[in-house]
Amino acid sequence: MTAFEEFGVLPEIAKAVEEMEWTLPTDVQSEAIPLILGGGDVLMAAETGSGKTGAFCLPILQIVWETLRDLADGKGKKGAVAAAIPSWTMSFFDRGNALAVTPDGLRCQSREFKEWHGCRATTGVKGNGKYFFEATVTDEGLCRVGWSTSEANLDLGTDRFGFGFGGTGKKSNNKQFDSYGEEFGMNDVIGCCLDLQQYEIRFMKNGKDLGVAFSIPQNLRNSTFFPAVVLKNAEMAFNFGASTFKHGIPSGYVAASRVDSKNVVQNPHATNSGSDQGFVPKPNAPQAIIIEPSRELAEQTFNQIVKFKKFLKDPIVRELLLIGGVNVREQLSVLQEGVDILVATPGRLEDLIGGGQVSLTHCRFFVLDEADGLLSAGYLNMIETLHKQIPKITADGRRLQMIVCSATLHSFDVKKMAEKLMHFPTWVDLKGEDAVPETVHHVVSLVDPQKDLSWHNMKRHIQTDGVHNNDNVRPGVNTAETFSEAVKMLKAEYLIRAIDEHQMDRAILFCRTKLDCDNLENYLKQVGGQKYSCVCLHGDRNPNERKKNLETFKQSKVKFLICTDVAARGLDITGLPFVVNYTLPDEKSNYVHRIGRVGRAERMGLAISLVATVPEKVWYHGQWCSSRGKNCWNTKLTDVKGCCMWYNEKNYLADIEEHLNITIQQVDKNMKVPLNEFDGKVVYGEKLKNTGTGYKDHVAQMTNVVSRLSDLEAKAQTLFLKRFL
Ligand SMILES: Nc1ncnc2c1ncn2[C@@H]1O[C@H](COP(=O)(O)OP(=O)(O)OP(=O)(O)O)[C@@H](O)[C@H]1O
Repeated sequence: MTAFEEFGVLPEIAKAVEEMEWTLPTDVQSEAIPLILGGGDVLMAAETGSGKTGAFCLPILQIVWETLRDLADGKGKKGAVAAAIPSWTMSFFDRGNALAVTPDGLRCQSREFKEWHGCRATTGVKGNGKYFFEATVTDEGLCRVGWSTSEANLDLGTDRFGFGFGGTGKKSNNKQFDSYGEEFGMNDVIGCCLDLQQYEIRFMKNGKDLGVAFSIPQNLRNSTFFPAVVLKNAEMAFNFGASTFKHGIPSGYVAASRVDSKNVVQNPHATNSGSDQGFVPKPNAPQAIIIEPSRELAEQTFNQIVKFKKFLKDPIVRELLLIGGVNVREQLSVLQEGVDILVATPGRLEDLIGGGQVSLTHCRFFVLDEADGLLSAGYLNMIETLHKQIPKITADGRRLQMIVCSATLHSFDVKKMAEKLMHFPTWVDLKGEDAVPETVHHVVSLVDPQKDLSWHNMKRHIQTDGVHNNDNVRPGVNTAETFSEAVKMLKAEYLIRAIDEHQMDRAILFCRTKLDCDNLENYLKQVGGQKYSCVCLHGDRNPNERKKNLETFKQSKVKFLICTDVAARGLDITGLPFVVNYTLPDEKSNYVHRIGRVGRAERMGLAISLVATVPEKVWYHGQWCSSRGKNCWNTKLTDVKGCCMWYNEKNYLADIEEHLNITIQQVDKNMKVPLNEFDGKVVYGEKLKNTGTGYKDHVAQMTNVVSRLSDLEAKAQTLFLKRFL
């Protein structure tokens, strides 16, 4: 039995990861996989490169496959759910989106404390009988319970079709809230009496009759009435007659669930897929939706799922990559055939849900990868909107599971979102605040144009971004603008020096803007040919070029990938040895994400950041820039509606060091990394040798120590025994 099977992973999936040479689960996988298999919501924060993708993909794939298998075997919980769910329950579907119904359909809970969320029963009554059910307050909070027709809205009592009695002691109909009975709360039992002979509604509190609350108007006397409830951060349990009533049933009344079938009507709102009883698949209704911040990351996660499912047959799990820049018609045709797991970027997903091509009715896994990145990109509203539309209890009675992960979770926004959307989530927090994995050496090289005057007489230099085209910048004119232009010129030379010093054959080079990427690409090709072969990855390149360039780099057909932060998050390039921050990111957590592209899966990596000691004037095309930067030469500053700002890397470096609570080692302009305890053993891009990181190295390293110990043990025992001879 493999290590993965030991904590519940299917043998078929364990076999697939074994083929990927995943012998042992990483720490975050060991923690998160059992939790997700167990049905919980999970927030996971672990170092970059620690295996979070597998931590959520493996259990999701397993549960989706098991659901499909049970369905295929006819066990699809349809029978089981039908048996477990009596005919009279509260509906999984005719309810507010923040109200949960337990799998047995007999308890409703809403944790929303600002809004009311209601629910109606799957079945209602009509005719000329007297009908009764009980509702018990099982958790503090505000509630109203009673009867409503199918025309009523779910906020019981706020229209003329609903008749409620609330914990405040008031009765409610047609937005009228009038004094009626006594207040009620925790553990109180409310009897709801519908008399269609006298056309009256009355309530009981703990067996005490509170008198007639409503006379049913003429135009509703032939309607069907459904048990209904509306809650605000409260919970109620229902008994329609399947068990003994706590305070008996008033004489002449019949328990709702025992009403003659000719007077029983199914709730028309109570089904979503034609049946409230059980999980009936719909082709365009995936069971799992995984949202990734970038196309590359979505593709990477998608490809992992394809590998993980290799040995899963009968049934086959169907996955779809839903990203922009790809022909949507192909995606739509796959959707129509049927999709079980959707890996998507936000834009395209929102389009297809809005257009009805993707249905959320069967979603049981809602996954946000690189969650802080999604929120900082402004997708909170979209996430909340989608979450609201997803049933919180699936048709086969399981609760929606929300999985949130990232290398940095300790942002206020992520915590606030988790409290609002997740159901008692378990935090798998394996690293606390941001930290840089030990497998990453990261250093800083200061670029100081006031000390390094080599820019005065450069025979060749990089094409700069043009910010100072109208400034008088030249050696001898010691202005901020001149030093800023000098920084732009020097950085390219420092980069070349770093590449040569460390004989970099594979590195990601992070630039701040797309223009910087383009200029650097041109410069490296101009000065180095194949020696500095490179491709670009940023938003202005078309999707096919982005995909081709990433593959070209992954296949080591070029040495350098020049990109913006779009690729910082989550890209996994096996064995990447080097990263260079041509410019520091202004968002400190992006520093962790960027350098986390190296040092993954226990391989060593080196990250070098070029940090200007003087402010550099750079482009910043805010929302006021009509061309969004295209052919914009407005070099005024942003505070006067210009498109430039002064970028102070020294400040950003200080922020990063404070955030990580470390002082980052500095190297001189020759880029030599000072010797340290690892030296001599580190080949960047490979696992650390002879230091016990690999399991087998550990045994080899311990052998001579153990043999010396056993010799000592033998000597000690011999000496001890000689005392008695
Ligand atoms: N159990 C494992 N054993 C060996 N290698 C693994 C294991 N789990 C994941 N990996 C490898 O580790 C690398 C990083 O995995 P992954 O991309 O899931 O990390 P991550 O935590 O998602 O990183 P990031 O925070 O950058 O998104 C991948 O190459 C993956 O194949």
